[in-house]
Amino acid sequence: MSTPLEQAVHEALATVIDPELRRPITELGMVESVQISDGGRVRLVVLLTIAGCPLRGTITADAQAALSAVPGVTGVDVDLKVMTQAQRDALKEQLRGSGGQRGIPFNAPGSLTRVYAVASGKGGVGKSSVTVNLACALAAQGLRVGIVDADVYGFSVPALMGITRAPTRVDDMILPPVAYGVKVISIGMFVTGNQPVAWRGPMLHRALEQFLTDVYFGDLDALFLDLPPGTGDIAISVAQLLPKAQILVVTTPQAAAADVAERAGAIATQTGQTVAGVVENMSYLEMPDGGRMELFGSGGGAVLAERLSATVGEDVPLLGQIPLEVLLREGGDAGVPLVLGRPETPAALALAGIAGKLASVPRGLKGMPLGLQPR
Ligand SMILES: Nc1ncnc2c1ncn2[C@@H]1O[C@H](COP(=O)(O)OP(=O)(O)OP(=O)(O)O)[C@@H](O)[C@H]1O
Repeated sequence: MSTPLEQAVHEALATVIDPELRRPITELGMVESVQISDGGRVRLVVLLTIAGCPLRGTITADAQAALSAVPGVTGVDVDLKVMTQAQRDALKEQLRGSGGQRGIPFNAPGSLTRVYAVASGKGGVGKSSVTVNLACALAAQGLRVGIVDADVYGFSVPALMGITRAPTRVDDMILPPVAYGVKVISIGMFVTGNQPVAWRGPMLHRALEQFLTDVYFGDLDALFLDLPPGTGDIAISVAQLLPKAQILVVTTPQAAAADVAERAGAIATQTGQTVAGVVENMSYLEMPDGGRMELFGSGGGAVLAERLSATVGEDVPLLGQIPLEVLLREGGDAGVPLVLGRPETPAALALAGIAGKLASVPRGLKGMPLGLQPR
């Protein structure tokens, strides 16, 4: 029988969340022991997944704070140790599921994660900015969200999310850094400095496959893949590796941009994927007098949605139009996405509206086997 104090201490510990795995440390086998002295001093031994875990300071501080708040606790000592190989193996099995079978979890028959491959025809239309803002808007609503920055030649997601930390490796399992509640993995985290990546098709395919297999995302509601512009190797790889991924096409209102973007969306007809919708970015600039200056013309998003609907034979909606906004660019430079930093701006409201439309679709059963057996 545990005393009320012991019970309160255990309840407090269950609120300490591992920053990378996003689960209580008590569920992850990370609490080796808890001792409470007669005077109410708590001695906690935490097992880290790896030596030199970059988040040991956060875990220690969070445990200190949670335990210190328990009435009757007079002091807290946190000791850190490292898991043995057997403990690590048990943790990996717990996270990945038993059976040791490795694969892309988002393709598992029971996976309800909605996967969005964010594509554009041309570069620089705001695909990465849209990706991070949509992901953060959904995470702010309480959804579990991940981003794979698959834009191998122009990876920019870590900077847009203010992430400078490398992922943690637990043997062959990669734990993605988390920013604003979003788990992020990028090719940019595996190259040193600002070196250009000059990989060819098969290597890109392998890198993406490894991201999707080895990175532990846990159960996500939504996964965004920020694709390189165009209809290149990665788009084909995504279709092969994640056949359930829906394509989200970002374009500007310019007719020429919409033409190129149509090719990025129309790839769905060859790969059997669906197109979730079109996002028009840089739609207009709001002038001080309240007027709108259409810097890049108008109507490109609507035309593209219409044409894609005809091409893929399914209704492809125009999900929203995002105005030009200096603060969006500044937020990107500062690593604070606009929807979080300046949610009241028209561009942030447009992005939040698009996220709301994505969130309102029930967790995807589309493409899932129904599990029907012939009688
Ligand atoms: N609505 C907007 N208002 C103002 N600036 C924007 C807007 N959308 C994007 N930008 C800016 O435009 C530039 C390009 O955006 P971003 O990097 O998101 O595009 P991209 O399509 O992902 O580019 P690429 O795929 O070529 O890397 C960035 O400097 C970004 O801050």
